[in-house]
Parts: sequence; C-alpha cells; structure tokens
Amino acid sequence: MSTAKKEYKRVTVKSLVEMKQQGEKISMLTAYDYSMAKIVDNAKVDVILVGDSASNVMAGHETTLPITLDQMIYHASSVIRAVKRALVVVDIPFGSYQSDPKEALRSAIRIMKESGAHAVKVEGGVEIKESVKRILNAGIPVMGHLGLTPQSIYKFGTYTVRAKEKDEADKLMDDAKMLEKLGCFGIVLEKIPAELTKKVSESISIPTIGIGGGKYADGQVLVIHDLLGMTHEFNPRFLRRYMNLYEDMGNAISSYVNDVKSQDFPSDEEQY
Ligand SMILES: Nc1nc(=O)c2c([nH]1)NC[C@@H]1CN(c3ccc(C(=O)N[C@@H](CCC(=O)O)C(=O)O)cc3)CN21
Ligand SMILES: CC(C)C(=O)C(=O)O
Ligand SMILES: [Mg+2]
Repeated sequence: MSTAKKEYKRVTVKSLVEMKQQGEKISMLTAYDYSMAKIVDNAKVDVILVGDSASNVMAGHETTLPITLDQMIYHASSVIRAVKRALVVVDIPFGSYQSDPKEALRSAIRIMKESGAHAVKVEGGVEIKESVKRILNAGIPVMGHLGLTPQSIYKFGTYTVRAKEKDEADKLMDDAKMLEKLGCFGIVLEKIPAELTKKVSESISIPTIGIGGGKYADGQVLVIHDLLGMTHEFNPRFLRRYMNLYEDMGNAISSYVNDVKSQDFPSDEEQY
C-alpha cells in the first residue's frame, strides 16, 4: 500500500501502531527456541510470539492447557537470546492469570524479568479486564486475543469459527474496544468471519492480528511449524504451507540412516 516503507531497526509496540496508521501490514510468527527464533528474526518478521501452542508443537499435548509458566519462561528466554529486531510477545499460560489480577501481574512480571521479553498476551475480554489493567499499570505492554481462544476450548468443545451469531459478534466488538481503551497495543483475532475482522479493525486504532481472521486484519500470525509444513495433520483453511518439511526432513533423515547402515558415512574425508 504505502510506497516508501520505513525501516525498523527494532520493532516496538509504538512501531506496530504506526504500521497500522501507514497501512503497512504486520507480520507475526511463533518461535519457541533459539535456532528457530534466529531464522525468523533474520527474515524480518515484525513480531515473534512465544505462543502457548508450544504445548502442542513442542511438548505434544493435545491442548494449550498443560504448559506451565516456568516452561513458557524457558521458551521465551531461548527466543530472546536470538532476537535482535522483532518485538517478542509471550503468552501467559492457562492458570497463571485467571484467578485474580494480582496473580496475573505476578505472572507477567516473572515473564518480563526472567526471560527479557517485551510484552505479554492474554486470552479473553471483559472477564479479564481487571487483570489486563493491573499488568498495564505496571508498564508491561499487553496484547489481547479474542475469537477462538484455545485456553477455553473445553467451554466450547470444538475449534469451529467463532462469533458467527450477532450476540457473540457484538461481545467481541465490545471486548476489542475495551482492550483498546485500557491501553493494549494490539489484539489477535482467531478464526472469526472476515467481515467481523473488518468491522473491528476499522473501529479501533490499535492493530488487529488475524489467524483465520481474513484479509482485513492489520497483520497476520501463524504457527511456524504449520507454515513450514512440519505439522502434517493440522489442516485448517486459514493455513498456507510454504514448505513440506515433514516430508523433506524425513527423507533427509532416511538418507542418513541408509548411509550409516551401508557404511557410506563417514567417508575417508569425513574422518581424522
Ligand atoms: N500447530 C498449531 N497451530 C495452531 O495454529 C495452533 C496450535 N497448534 N495450538 C494452539 C492453537 C489451537 N489453534 C487452532 C486449532 C484448531 C483449528 C481448526 O480450525 N481446527 C480444525 C477445524 C475444527 C472444526 O471445525 O471443528 C481443522 O480444520 O483443522 C484452528 C486453530 C490455533 N493454535
Ligand atoms: C496461534 C497464536 C495466536 C497463539 O496464541 C499461539 O501460538 O499460542
Ligand atoms: Mg496462544
């Protein structure tokens, strides 16, 4: 859209709001470890999310519920060591902010202090209003997350599209406006109709970041393992795969096994 794009040496929460004002779309991806974060940051992704999806893709759990605050801090510390440019946002995991605002602030402070992250993300709207306020009051930037909120999967039972009905859509709009008013710097909109994303994005001045939220979001986020094709049984419509690493890595590893078995590896040149 805009012609002369500004170069960002370091992306800050202010840069993201500026990008929205300039009509420059925001790119966001997950990373959970040092090596991957280095590649993602070098590719100039604007925001790196240390997502609680680590519970699925790193630990093999079925949902995001089991991952702990200590485990999130471990992932976030590894990512932070690699990152020079991106803004690093960390999911506060399930059970570390829902009980009360003081617990929420304690969890956010632990993440910031022990990992060196730049911001935190929490799921939900009016239900967690006081917690969001408390964290923001401590000077910690907060990103919201509305629509499909995986930490409350058992309330719904399925990962179907959210906010198709008017009452749910109205609540989402109210929640988005509330999060903006409180001072959040952005909101993830997961798996909701594109038209609702459009309405929300036009109604607030902070950027919306979609995952299955359609083309009108101010930015897009995906789980890195999905984009690279390392996950092969996860096939939602919103996912665009740029590689087939599950297959390619499998083939490379099979070749290694064959070379070891056939004594092709190591060769004379590969020994001392
Ligand atoms: N690998 C991975 N990628 C993700 O995007 C992701 C995770 N894990 N774990 C945490 C959450 C869960 N998320 C999800 C989970 C399922 C769907 C989904 O669309 N699932 C089904 C459809 C289910 C239905 O319609 O009932 C699909 O089509 O795969 C979307 C986002 C997004 N997050
Ligand atoms: C899918 C994104 C938005 C997320 O919350 C995660 O990766 O945990
Ligand atoms: Mg998450």
